[in-house]
Amino acid sequence: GAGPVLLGKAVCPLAPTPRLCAPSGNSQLLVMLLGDSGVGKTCFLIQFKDGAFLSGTFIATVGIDFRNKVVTVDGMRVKLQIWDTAGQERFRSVTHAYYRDAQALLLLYDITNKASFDNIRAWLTEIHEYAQRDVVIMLLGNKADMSSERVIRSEDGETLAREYGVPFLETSAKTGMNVELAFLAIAKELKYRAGQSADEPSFQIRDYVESQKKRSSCCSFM
Ligand SMILES: Nc1nc2c(ncn2[C@@H]2O[C@H](COP(=O)(O)OP(=O)(O)OP(=O)(O)O)[C@@H](O)[C@H]2O)c(=O)[nH]1
Repeated sequence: GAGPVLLGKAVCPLAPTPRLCAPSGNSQLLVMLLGDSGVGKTCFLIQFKDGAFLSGTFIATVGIDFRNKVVTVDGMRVKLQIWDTAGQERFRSVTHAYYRDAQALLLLYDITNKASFDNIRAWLTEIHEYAQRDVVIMLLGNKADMSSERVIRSEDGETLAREYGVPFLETSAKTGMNVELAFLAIAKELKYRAGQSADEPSFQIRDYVESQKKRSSCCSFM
């Protein structure tokens, strides 16, 4: 086995301020999780990394934390470094500093929390201000397992995502629904961008996500 394929830029996660490292062959894809406090970013990352869901007490993330995971994309190993940011307003200035190094951003809201959905536009404004122009963005409506408490319809998420031209998925950090797919789609998109060859059929992340996603089984009346 070949080691992970390196697509992104090398970053120094432990540097006092975020910055790029000297090229070292140690690069990886940097993905950030963004969204209001309590939408489930930490649980989403733990579900992806460990296949586990920590229910019960909610411990807000302080500042920023990260985990690595290697995924296989079309037979190629791709190393993801995933940054879990604090959703609370008072940590924003810390997390802004990291946006520019991210190749991809997963932007989460909670389908049972209208404010978290309404704030997505503000998040996208921040992203356009601080992130790289070509950053891959995906909108995720999390907690899709909580059907009886749903206040945001799937169509509302789809409409907003279409308006901004980003792919959309409903997910559950509890059941694992579409969690891996979100990361795989990002890895595929970045691999495609890094290694386009003339004869490779063009990869469309939105088509890929649409063809692979699982829908929450409930709520056809909504
Ligand atoms: N039912 C259900 N509960 C979830 C899901 N994801 C997260 N939760 C719960 O929602 C609460 C908040 O989850 P966190 O992952 O800590 O939220 P966060 O977005 O990381 O919050 P900050 O760190 O403050 O930004 C916890 O009590 C979780 O158990 C989900 O998909 N389904």
